[in-house]
Amino acid sequence: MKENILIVEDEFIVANDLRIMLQKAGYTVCGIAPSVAKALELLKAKQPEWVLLDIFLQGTKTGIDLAGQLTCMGIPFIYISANTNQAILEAARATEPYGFLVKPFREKDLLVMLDIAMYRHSQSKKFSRYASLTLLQQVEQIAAKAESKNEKLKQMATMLQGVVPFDCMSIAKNDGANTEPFYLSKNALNIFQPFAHNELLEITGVSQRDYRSWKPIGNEMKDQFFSNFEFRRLKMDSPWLKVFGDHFTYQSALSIDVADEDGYTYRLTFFSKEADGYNNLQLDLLQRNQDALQSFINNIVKKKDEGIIAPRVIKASPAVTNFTSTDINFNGIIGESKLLKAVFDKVNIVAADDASVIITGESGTGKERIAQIIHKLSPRKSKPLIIVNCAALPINLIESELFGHERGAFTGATDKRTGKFEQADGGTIFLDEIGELPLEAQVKLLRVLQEREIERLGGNGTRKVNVRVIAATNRNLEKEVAEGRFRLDLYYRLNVFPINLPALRQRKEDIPLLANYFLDRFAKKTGRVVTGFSEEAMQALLDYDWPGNIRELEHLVERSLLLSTDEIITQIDIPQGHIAGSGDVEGGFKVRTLEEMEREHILNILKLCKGKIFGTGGAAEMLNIPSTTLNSKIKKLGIKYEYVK
Ligand SMILES: Nc1ncnc2c1ncn2[C@@H]1O[C@H](COP(=O)(O)OP(=O)(O)OP(=O)(O)O)[C@@H](O)[C@H]1O
Repeated sequence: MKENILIVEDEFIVANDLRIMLQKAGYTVCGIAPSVAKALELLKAKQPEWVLLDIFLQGTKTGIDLAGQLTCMGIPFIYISANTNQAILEAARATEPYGFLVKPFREKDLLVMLDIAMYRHSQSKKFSRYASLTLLQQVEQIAAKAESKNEKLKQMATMLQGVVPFDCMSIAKNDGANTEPFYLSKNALNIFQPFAHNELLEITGVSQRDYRSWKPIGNEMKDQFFSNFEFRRLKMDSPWLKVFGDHFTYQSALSIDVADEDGYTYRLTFFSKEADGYNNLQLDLLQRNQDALQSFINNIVKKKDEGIIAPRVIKASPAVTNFTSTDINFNGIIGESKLLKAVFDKVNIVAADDASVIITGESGTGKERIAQIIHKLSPRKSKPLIIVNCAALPINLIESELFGHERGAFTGATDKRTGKFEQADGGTIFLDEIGELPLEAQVKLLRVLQEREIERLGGNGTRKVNVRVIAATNRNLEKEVAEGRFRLDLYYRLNVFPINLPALRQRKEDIPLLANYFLDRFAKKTGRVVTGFSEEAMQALLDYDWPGNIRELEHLVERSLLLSTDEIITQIDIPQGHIAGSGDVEGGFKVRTLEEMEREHILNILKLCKGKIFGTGGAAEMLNIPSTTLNSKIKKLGIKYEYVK
C-alpha cells in the first residue's frame, strides 16, 4: 500500500477527482477537508503522511496558514492551485512545499508530481543536516554555542517558531517568591528582542506599585490555549494581561508549564497577534517535547551569561592558500555564511535527483557556478552539460537553437541542425536567463518538460530526449507570471526545486574569504607576490554594497592586484556611486531625498543597537521617538532584518 494522503480542498468536484486518481494509483486517501479547521482535526485523527493543499479554502484561514503547521509536524505537502497572484505565489513558495500542481491538472501530472515530491522528500531526509534533528537536539546545539545568553534566547525564539509561531513569549518562574517574568518579543524587523519585566512596565506605562497590587495570573493558564474570545475574557481577570495584551495587540495565547531540574515550575506563555493563533496540535506538540523545553530552561534560561565571543577584528588579512576545507570551499564555491551553507544543503539534496531546478538570484551571485556543481554531483556527470543563455539568443532563432531544425525549415536553413536539447541528451541543459524566453518558446519548453520529447523545426515527428533542466533567472518570476510574461504552468514545472542565491551584501562574512581566494588565484596566475589586504582595504570591501555581487568583487580584486605596488593591497578603488547608502552625484553633491536620508539614518542607528528597538539602549530611545513611531517608519521605509545584520 502506498502513502496515506489527506486532501485539503474546498471544491468538492476537484477533491473527489483527486481522490479517485490517487486511489486508482494505489494511494490511500484518509480524508477530504474543505477548511483549515477540519484539516487540523483530520491531521490529528488520521495522521496522514502527505497533504495535498489548496490555497483558498472555506473559512478565513488559507492553505498557506496551514503550511507552517504541517512543516512543524514534519508532514510534507504539495499545493494544488490555480492562483497567479504574485504575492500569493511568493507566500506559497516561502513555505517550501514539495511541489505545486496547477488546476486544472491531468492525472499524469499529479502522479509525476507525487513521485518527484516523494523522492525529494526521501532525499531531503537523508541529506539535510537539520531535518533529522529532534527538537531536543536543536536546543542542545543552541545551548552548546559559545554565544551570549541573549543571542541563544533569540535563536531559541526563532527555532521555536517552527513549532509554535508567536509574537512574544514570556518565561516566568513559579517559586512562590513572585520572581518577575522576562520576555522575548518580535519587533518590526522580525527580530526577537529580550526584555526584562521592568522594561515592559516602562514601555506600557505601568508603575511597579500598580503591577504589584494586581492579581497575578494563576493556574487558569496552565497548559491551555486561549483564542480570541477566551483571551479577551482572560484579560478581564488580569489587569496586567489587559495592559500588556492591548499595548502589543495580542489576541491569543498558549501556556505550558515546564519543570526544571530542581523541581521548580517555569511557565512559558506564547502570545500571538492572530485571533486564532493557537490550537490543540501545537499544545500537543509542546507537551510531547517536554524534554526539549526542560533543556531550554536548564541549559539556557537558568544559565549565567558567559561564553560571549569577542567581536571579530579584521587585521591585515593574509591570503588564504588552502582551499581544501569543505567548510569554506564547496566544489570551488567559496563561502562559510549560513545563507550559503543553506544553498549547499539544497544542492546536495537535489544533485542526486532528476528534478528540474530553478536558481534565482541577482546577477553575479554564482547561479551558473551552482548549476555546474549540480551537474557535477549528479549521476549525469559523465554526459554533457549544455549551457544556453536565453537572453543572448536571437529572437527568430530561439526555437531552432533549442530544438534544432531540418534542412529547408526556413529561409537560410541550408543544413539540418541539432538543437541544444538533443546535444544535452543524457545530461543536463542549463537555461540561463530563462525569464527572457518569449512566450511561444515557453510553450515548447513546457512540452519538453512534460513529454520529454522535442520536435525539430520543419520536422514531421517527435524525438525522445532525456535531459535534466536547470534554469536560472535574476528576474522575479512571480512578478513575471503576475504580469503575463511568464507562463504559470511553466513556472510550476520549473519550480519543483527552487534555490535562491543570496546577494553578496547579505552575507558580508564571506567577503574576506572570497577576496583572499581571488587574490591568491590572480597572484598565482600573474606570478606577483601579493599576500593579503591591509585592514583599511578589507574594511573598504566590507563597507561596499556589491551591486554586481561576486563577479564585481572578482574584477575589483584583479584590478587592485594589478595596480598594487606593495606586498599587501592597501588601496581599493571602490566605485563611488554605490557605497552603501550613497546616492547619485550631481555637481559633486550627492542628491538624496529626505526619505532616503531618514532611511539611512534609521538603518545606521538600528545597526548600532543591533536591531534592538524598544527599551533602554534601543533605537527608539536613541532617536528620541516612541517605539511605535519607529516601528511604523521601519515598515514604511521597507527596512528588513537582513539590512541590519
Ligand atoms: N561562491 C563563489 N566562490 C568563488 N567564485 C564564485 C562564487 N560564486 C560565483 N563565483 C564566480 O563569480 C563569477 C560570477 O558567477 P556566475 O557567472 O555563476 O554568476 P551568475 O549569477 O550566473 O551571473 P549572471 O546572472 O550575470 O549570469 C564567476 O566568475 C564565478 O566563477
